[in-house]
Parts: sequence; C-alpha cells; structure tokens
Amino acid sequence: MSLPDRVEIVEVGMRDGLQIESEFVPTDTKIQILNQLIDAGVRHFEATSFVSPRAVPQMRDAQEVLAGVRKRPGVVLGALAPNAKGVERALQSQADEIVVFLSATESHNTKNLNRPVELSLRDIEDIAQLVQGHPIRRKGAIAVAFGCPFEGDVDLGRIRTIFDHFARQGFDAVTLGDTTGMATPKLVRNTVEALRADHPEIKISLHFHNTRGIGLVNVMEGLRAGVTSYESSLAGLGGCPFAPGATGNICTEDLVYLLDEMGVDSGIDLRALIKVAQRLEGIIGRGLPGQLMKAGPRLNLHNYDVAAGAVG
Ligand SMILES: CC(C)(COP(=O)([O-])OP(=O)([O-])OC[C@H]1O[C@@H](n2cnc3c(N)ncnc32)[C@H](O)[C@@H]1OP(=O)([O-])[O-])[C@@H](O)C(=O)NCCC(=O)NCCSC(=O)C[C@@](C)(O)CC(=O)[O-]
Repeated sequence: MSLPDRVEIVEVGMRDGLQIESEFVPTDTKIQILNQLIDAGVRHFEATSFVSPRAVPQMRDAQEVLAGVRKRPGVVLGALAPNAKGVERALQSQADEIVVFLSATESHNTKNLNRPVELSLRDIEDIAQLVQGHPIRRKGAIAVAFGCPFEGDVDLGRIRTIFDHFARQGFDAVTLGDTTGMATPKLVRNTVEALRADHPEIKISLHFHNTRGIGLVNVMEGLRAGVTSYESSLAGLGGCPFAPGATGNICTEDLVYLLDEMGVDSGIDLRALIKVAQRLEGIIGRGLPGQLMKAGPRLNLHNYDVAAGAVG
C-alpha cells in the first residue's frame, strides 16, 4: 500500500474544539495550550475564529489569542472567518491564514451563517478583493461536504461548483468538512478524485468528525488517495454548534499514533502531545473522547510480578 511519507496536521482544537463549549475557557489558557502544542511539534493551527461573538461567544477573544501566542518560524496561525468583517479582523490581528467557510446545503448554511449559499459565494468574491495583494494564506472550507444532517446526501456537483468558486477566487487550498461524521471511505475516495481531476493545483485538506466512529478509517482512505493534509482536534474535542448531533473532531493524538504506526511522518512528538491533551481534559473538567491519552501507545507496558500475581 503506497502512502505519503509525510503529512501536515492542522490542529483545530482551540477553534472547532472549543466553539461548542458553553463555559468560557480563559484566553491565557487557550494561549498556553497553543504554545504547548507548538512545543510538541504542531506547526499549523486553526487557532480561533473571527465570527460574531453573539453566534459563538467562546471565540470572542480571537484577537487576544492570536496576539498572545509565541510566534515561531514555520508556525502557521490560521483563523476561520465567515465574511469580510471577519477577514478584516483577521488581517488586523496578523493571522497567517484565513479559512473562509460556507456550507454546501441551503439549510446548514442558513443555520450556520444566516444566509443562502448564493450570498456566501458572493461574500467569497468580496473577500478575494479585500485580500488581493496581501501575503495572507487563503484557504476555503466547505461544511457538510459528505452529508448534511438536514438534507442527507449532498450532490457531488454542488461540492465541485463551490470548490471551483474558491479556486477561481485565488484560494489555493480547500478543506472538505465532514461536519456531523457522515463521510465514508467510498465517499471520500469519489469526492477527492473528482475534485482533484477538476483542480489538481488546489491542495485538499480533510476535516473529519468521529460522530459515527469511522473518522480514522476515512483518514486511511484519504492517505491511500494521496491526501497530505488532515484537520483534527486535541483530545477529540469539538463539534459545530449549528448542527444537531454534532460531536468531536477526529482526535489529534489518535491520528498521530496511527500515522506513526504507518510510518507517515507528521513532525509531532506523540508523548508530548498526549501530555497537552491530558491537561486539556483537566481544564474542560470531564472525560474527553481521545483514546491514546487513556491507554498510551501500544508499547506502554505495565509491570506484572508473576510470583505475587500483582500488576505494578
Ligand atoms: C455569519 C454571521 C456573522 C451572520 O450573522 P448575522 O446576524 O446574519 O450578521 P449581520 O451581518 O446581520 O451582523 C450581525 C452582527 O454581527 C456582527 N458581525 C458580523 N460578522 C461579524 C464577524 N465576522 N465578527 C464579528 N462580528 C460580526 C455585525 O457587525 C452585527 O453586529 P451589531 O451591529 O448587531 O452589533 C453569524 O451567523 C456568524 O458569526 N456565524 C458563525 C457561525 C460559526 O462560527 N459556526 C461554527 C463554525 S463552522 C463549522 O464548525 C464547520 C467547519 C468549518 O468546522 C467544518 C466542518 O466541521 O464541517
């Protein structure tokens, strides 16, 4: 089986992970977690979002979060933005990357962004004008790309049209969001192959939620299809507050473990990452979905004293 030698992990825990948490996590804590993740080798983040603080109160400190992280060479601090106002705020805050998002279906786009898809497509044009000549990285994101909790299957033609729109507006990377875990390996393969045939120059990123337990199976299919960018959340926290039944993203530590065991380099130190995930669990104050932070890597062995019949 031929897999990529190296992949990029985009850590979205401080954005997608926290956006569904009703209790506000202090700004300093978010900054500390981001710094610790950088120490563990993570190099690409969706660190926050510039959305309406009324829609997502947890993200109201977006500017302070970006200002507080210790910048280091090679680290990309990205921010989600739904409209020109969000992008202006991201530019003022010196984000390295904007991630401009919309949903593939009318119902989810209305629930999430309070507008029809057509208007969101026009917003993308305004944003493209706004960032023209600016060095900020531009990534698009298509939510409910593998299925919508309101409308079910999403026509691939719709995804291709939105993907094409991002490409024409100068975006060089697009994330396919599996907002409520409706992706399957077959859908992943068909979608990636079709989009790659349309626009081989656009980098595809895969953003899975583990809502139906097959998030990492979908990653395996992405790897087999040659995709080299995956979005995941520390400790498996996360979910879209505007989608019923949404649960956490695929878990970053579990993903790094899988990649390590498959010989695919992510540049991330798994043991250091697990420690940050355990700290996050303490901060959130309840058990989180990540598995590796509970069991450790497979060769984390326990002492067994045969004579005493006791586990040390
Ligand atoms: C899009 C809007 C703003 C429309 O919200 P609206 O109420 O229709 O917008 P509006 O233009 O009428 O503005 C209302 C107020 O919000 C302000 N406003 C307007 N824009 C901004 C902004 N950018 N930043 C800060 N403030 C903003 C604006 O200035 C105004 O303030 P007021 O005059 O009333 O004081 C709102 O619905 C919103 O913020 N939605 C965000 C939803 C969201 O964050 N969803 C979760 C992320 S998406 C997701 O999780 C999926 C993804 C990406 O992860 C992939 C996947 O999992 O599949």
